[in-house]
Amino acid sequence: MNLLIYKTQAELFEDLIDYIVNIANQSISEKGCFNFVLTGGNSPKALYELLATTYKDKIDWSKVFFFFGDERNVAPNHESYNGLMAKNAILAPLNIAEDHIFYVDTTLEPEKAAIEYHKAIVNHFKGGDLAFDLILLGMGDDAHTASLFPGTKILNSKEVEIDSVYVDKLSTYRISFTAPLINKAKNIAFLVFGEGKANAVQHVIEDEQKNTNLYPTQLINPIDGHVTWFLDDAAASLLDS
Ligand SMILES: O=C1O[C@H](COP(=O)(O)O)[C@@H](O)[C@H](O)[C@H]1O
Repeated sequence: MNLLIYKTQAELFEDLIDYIVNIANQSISEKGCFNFVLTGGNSPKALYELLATTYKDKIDWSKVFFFFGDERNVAPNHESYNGLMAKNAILAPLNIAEDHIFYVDTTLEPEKAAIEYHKAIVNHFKGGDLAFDLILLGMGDDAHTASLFPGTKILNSKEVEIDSVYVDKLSTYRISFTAPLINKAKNIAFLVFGEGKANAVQHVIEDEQKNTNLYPTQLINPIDGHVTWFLDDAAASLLDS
């Protein structure tokens, strides 16, 4: 695990963008494309906007395929739909072709949406190993990542798949990559900033005795890949230094 801690969000974003650009260009030169899984929530919006403006010439975007590690069970035009945030912040500004974007179809029932999303991904990988080049993840104050929330059934999944999950505390369904699918990635990057995340960061990174039911992000441990944490000082403030 690689732990990177920055004084400011600006420095964090600059380094994270460098990291994304390097992995993207390496993947494109090795196999002609870059399979990039986006995270939702609020934290990545400014990052996506920077990628689509200041840094837009650093990657050949026509060779990038975009996916979502999780989705909220709301209509695609709802302000909470992760795909809409990404569409506005990065996908539309870069004119990404529709057939390079894998949205979760939330017009379907959650279980069906998960099955269809899984099928689309298996199809994209032509039946091969579902190993994404880069999965970008956030983490909530409650240590959830993607839509792997504390105390939910999906945490027990041993399947490399997309699943639907009912999140009691939100009274809603989510559609999410399972931990085994995330752990197949070649690279995983956590983007986490702000004081509100400090307690979760400390438990996820430093607890010797894991409690994945309470801190689901502890499930993330790539099989062959690399995991890098991009934190600001506030999010890292409770870590032993
Ligand atoms: O609900 C979600 O929350 C997490 C964390 O989001 P943030 O707003 O605290 O940055 C996010 O990673 C996930 O994709 C999203 O659906």
